[in-house]
Amino acid sequence: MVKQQGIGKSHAKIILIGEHSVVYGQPAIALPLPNVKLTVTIDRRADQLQLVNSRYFDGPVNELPNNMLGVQKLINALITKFTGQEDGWQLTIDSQLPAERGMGSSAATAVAIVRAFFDYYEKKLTRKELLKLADIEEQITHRSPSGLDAATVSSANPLYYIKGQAGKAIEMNLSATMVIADTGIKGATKEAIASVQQLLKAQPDKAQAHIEHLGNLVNATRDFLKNNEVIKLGTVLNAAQADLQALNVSDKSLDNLITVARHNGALGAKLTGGGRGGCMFAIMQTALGARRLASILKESGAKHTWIQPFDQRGEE
Ligand SMILES: C[C@@](O)(CCO)CC(=O)[O-]
Repeated sequence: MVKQQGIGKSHAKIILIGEHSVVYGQPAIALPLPNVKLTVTIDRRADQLQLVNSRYFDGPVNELPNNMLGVQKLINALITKFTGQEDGWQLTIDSQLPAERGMGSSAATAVAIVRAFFDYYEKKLTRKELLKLADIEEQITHRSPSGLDAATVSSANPLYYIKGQAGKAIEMNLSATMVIADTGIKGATKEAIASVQQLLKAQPDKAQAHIEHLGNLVNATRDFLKNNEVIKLGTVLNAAQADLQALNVSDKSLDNLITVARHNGALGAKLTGGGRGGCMFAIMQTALGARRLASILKESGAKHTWIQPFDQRGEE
C-alpha cells in the first residue's frame, strides 16, 4: 500500500546573538520559537500532476516564481532522490512565519519540505541529511548561509552554533521573557551580508574587530543563560547591537523600536537575523512587563509582536 499523505513540520527561530559574525566562523546562539509553526503536507493525487500550494503561489512545481527558486530546486532534488517523477501529489505549505523578517521562514519551509518527502516515501532521515538537503534551498535564497537558520528551525533546543558543525544544545536556566517585534519592513539579508563583506574589504581591521567582539559576546551569553544572569545578558545584547550598527546592518526602523524598548524597561534589545528591516527583540524580566512592552511597541509602529518565555521548547 502506498502512503496517501506525508507531513513535515518545523518552526520559527530567533538568533539571540551572533548573526553576521557567524558567517565568518564566530559562534552564535539561536532559539527555536515552537509557537510559530510551519507544516508541509503532501497529498497523493490520482493523476501525475505535481502541484504546490502556498500563500504566494498555487500551481505546478515547474512554474514556481523566482522568489521561490530555492524551494523549486529543493523539490526537484527530492523528486530525483525518490525517483518520484511518475507520482502525482499536491504539496501544501501552511506557515505562521512572516517571510523576510529574520525568523527563518525560508529555512523552516525547506526543513518541513524535506521532512514531508521522507515521511511520504517512508524513509528514515538523519539530521545530517536533513541539513544538507535544506542547504540546497538556503544557498539560493541567502548567499553564503552559515546553516544556523536550518539548524535552529529543526531543533527543539537552543543551539550554540559554529558554521560547518551540527550545533550543540545549550543549558538554559534563564528566567525572563522575550518580546519580538516586526518592523513591518522586509529584511534584506542578502544585501546586509554583502555589505558586511564590502566593509571587510574597505576597512578590514574595523570590521574584523567587531566580528571578533561579537564572538566574545556570544561566549559570555552562553554562561549568562546557564547561570540565570539576566541583567548581564541585557548588557551584552545591547553591546552586540552596537557592533551590528557599526557593521551597517541595522536601520532606522530597528533602531527606533530598540530605543523604545530600552526606554520602557527592557534589560537589553537588539535586531535579530539579517537586519535592515525585519525583527528586533527585547528581554524583559517578567511576563507582565513583556505584555506591556509588546503593546507599547505596537503603538510605536511594530506590525506584529510575539511573546516568548525562555523556558519553552520546540519540536525536534
Ligand atoms: C545574517 C545571518 O547570520 C543570519 C540570517 O538569519 C546569515 C547566516 O547566518 O546565514
